Amino acid sequence: MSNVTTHSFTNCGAQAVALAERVATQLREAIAARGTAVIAVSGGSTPKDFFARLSREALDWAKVAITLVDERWVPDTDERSNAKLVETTLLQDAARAARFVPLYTGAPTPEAGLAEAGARIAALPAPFDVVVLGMGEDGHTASFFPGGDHLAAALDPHGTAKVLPMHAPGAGEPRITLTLPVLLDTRALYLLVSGEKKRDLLADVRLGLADAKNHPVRAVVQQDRVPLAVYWCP
Ligand SMILES: O=C1O[C@H](COP(=O)(O)O)[C@@H](O)[C@H](O)[C@H]1O
Repeated sequence: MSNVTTHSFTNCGAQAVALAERVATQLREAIAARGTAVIAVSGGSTPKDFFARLSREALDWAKVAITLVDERWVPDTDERSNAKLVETTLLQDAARAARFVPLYTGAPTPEAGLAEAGARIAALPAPFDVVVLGMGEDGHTASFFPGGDHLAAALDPHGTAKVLPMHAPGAGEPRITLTLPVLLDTRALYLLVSGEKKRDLLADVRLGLADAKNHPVRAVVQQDRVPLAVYWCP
């Protein structure tokens, strides 16, 4: 039986609304059950509308911790910073009261910042309540890049590292990423994607036509640890 469900939308605004409503419900349920909620989100360009919608959801944001599934190792003033994206689109409106846990530490390299970033993630309650991943057209998700220098370790389902550095030809800048076991240790897992190229790539991955080394997103699609809900729009 497939572990993946796909929700397709005719426009990306509807996708953002539907996912924001779903995630907000799960955050409310987490707060009701445990007093706090933890969500890890991706960066890049795709989640902007979703973040804007989610930021306006009525819930007790002061009880929510938000972190990133991966980060480009640049200061949060840099246009490429995933933290900057979260700060300017998600940590707004009602969600301004949430606690943001960044991965970038200000250290000169991800290797130098690894212990601090790992400690920040280890201090969060586990399992996470919600993880929202994205995907690049090259098949990367989080910072699991094809050709990445720590890809095998990051995808190791039995690995014990919470975070790892990543350098890869297609990555642009050095990265830090939550590892696969951390990302799959969640009550709800989403993959937010848009465009026909990504839809077709995901179809190949689901059919087993793409391998995890060249299309690392396969590691979250072909796993049986947690159901994956794909939200797609054109
Ligand atoms: O570099 C990154 O890219 C992916 C996909 O980004 P998009 O611009 O194609 O939406 C993103 O999921 C990841 O968090 C980010 O660091």
